[in-house]
Amino acid sequence: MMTLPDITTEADVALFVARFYERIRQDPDLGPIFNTVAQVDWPTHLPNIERFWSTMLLNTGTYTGNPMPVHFNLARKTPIRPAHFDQWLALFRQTLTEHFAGERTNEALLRAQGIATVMQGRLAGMDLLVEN
Ligand code: HEM
Repeated sequence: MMTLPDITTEADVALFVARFYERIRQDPDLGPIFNTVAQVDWPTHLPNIERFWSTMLLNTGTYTGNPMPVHFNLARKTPIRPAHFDQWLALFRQTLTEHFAGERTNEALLRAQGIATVMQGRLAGMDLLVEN
């Protein structure tokens, strides 16, 4: 049986971020939110997300933004549903567990889950989370 490595370097983060957003942009429901609604500039977005996850998992302190208002603004432009979060998390889990396993990999999954829960709670509190 092959043992997968844990996430240990910024190169590992860059790898899962690249693979994750390849899936996101091809997803029939999430892809258009990124490409059409937000018109994400991928060459800018990917390094920013790498800094976010490096800061979460490797304590690099390179991410200084705040993802919450970004998603509140997004939800004012297009309906965001719990199902979008479920799909986001499913793709995140698939990507991570395909390449990595271990303590930090589990931490990444827990952090993503936790942030998604907080984000949905705050969107719901502002009446910005549309029912499935
Ligand atoms: C329904 C689920 C989600 C959708 C549709 C979504 C969509 C987006 C989009 C479109 C952007 C880019 C906005 C822009 O550049 O104009 C963005 C940024 C970002 N997202 Fe999400 N997102 C989701 C969930 C999450 C979750 C669960 C996390 C964290 C675990 C997350 C972390 C981030 C971060 C860190 C940024 C960059 C914020 C910044 O510094 O500008 N997203 N998201």
